[in-house]
Amino acid sequence: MQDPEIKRPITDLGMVDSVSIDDAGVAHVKVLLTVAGCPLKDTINKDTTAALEKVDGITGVDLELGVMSNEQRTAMRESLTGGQAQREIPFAQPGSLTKVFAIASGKGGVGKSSVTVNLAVALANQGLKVGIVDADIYGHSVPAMLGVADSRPTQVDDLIMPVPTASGVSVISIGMLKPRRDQVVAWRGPMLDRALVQMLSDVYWGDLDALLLDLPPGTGDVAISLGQHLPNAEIVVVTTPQEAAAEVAERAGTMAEMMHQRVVGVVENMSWLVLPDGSKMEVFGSGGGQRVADTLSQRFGSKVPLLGQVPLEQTLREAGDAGKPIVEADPTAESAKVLADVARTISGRGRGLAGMQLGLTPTSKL
Ligand SMILES: Nc1ncnc2c1ncn2[C@@H]1O[C@H](COP(=O)(O)OP(=O)(O)OP(=O)(O)O)[C@@H](O)[C@H]1O
Repeated sequence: MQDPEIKRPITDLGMVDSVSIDDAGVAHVKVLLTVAGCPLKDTINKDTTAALEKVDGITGVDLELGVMSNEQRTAMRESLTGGQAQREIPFAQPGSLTKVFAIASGKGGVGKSSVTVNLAVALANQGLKVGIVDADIYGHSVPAMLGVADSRPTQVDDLIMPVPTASGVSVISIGMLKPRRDQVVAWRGPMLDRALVQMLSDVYWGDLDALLLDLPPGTGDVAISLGQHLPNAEIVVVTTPQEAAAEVAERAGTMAEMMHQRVVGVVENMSWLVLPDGSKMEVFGSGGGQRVADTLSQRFGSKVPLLGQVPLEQTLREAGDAGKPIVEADPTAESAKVLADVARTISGRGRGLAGMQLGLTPTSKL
């Protein structure tokens, strides 16, 4: 049985304080929570009881929940971080196996957060361990789209646990780092940089296969920080058919150059609306995504593919509002199929590799 936040067996974490089985076959177990008022107390209770009930010969479960002492908590924290004061960003280490994707857009409201959560859940559905860092200082809509709008992360000493979601991905949002939720914070350069580093290095992510970052629209301080801290990130650009291609490509390209990162491809969102008679209405015009991809390809001298075109669908919006992304709520929806395909392409598990960039592409290092 794993801890829902740390995703390691509770026995490894020193959370099982005592176990005894009496003559009647009843298991008496004391489990220590990392912090009092642990938000996942009920899950731990339920999962532990269920795990014990499956054991042959166990006739009943008597579970007591306690709380770790300061010493026990520190010991657990040290075992998780290998005893180091955790200041390094694990994803920036040379041997890191985590693929990092930064989801960027030229302006707000184009569906960047929707694309981020759906790609993350689609990657998790492929069996990958996935985390999301919501660094969108203007929106932070990611937690709501994953049904954890009201969650605050559990903290074990100075180690922050990412918030687990029903969709299987873990999330940390810049909004969760504010002392009070209703507080308005004007995030500026150094503070923003500190928040980003905190979300990357003070959060116990464990071994992730993929980390997605929802960036604020446009270029700016977060992009600069990201370039310094995560030089191996790959950029996915989200645009609509309507946006001025040159402008989006200019911004995304400049950002990629600033960050020494490559653009893995373009996702066009809100491409069309399917009318009841089956015809497509191109509400926001057409061709924007392809134009951005072409402009970026020219700029970098290597192919930046259009990864997919996501139609406008009422169910996508409703699923986001309900906290269950469309790839999970209705995998048969056209938008869900396109987003699942994009996820396969960027993870390298695509059906075909046509249009995918493999290996290195030139960036500003040229
Ligand atoms: N393909 C789509 N079909 C229907 N609704 C969509 C689609 N894409 C996004 N939306 C809706 O549009 C709104 C804006 O989307 P979203 O929050 O993902 O954009 P964003 O670019 O992250 O915006 P911001 O950066 O301003 O938060 C949301 O209500 C979302 O549900």
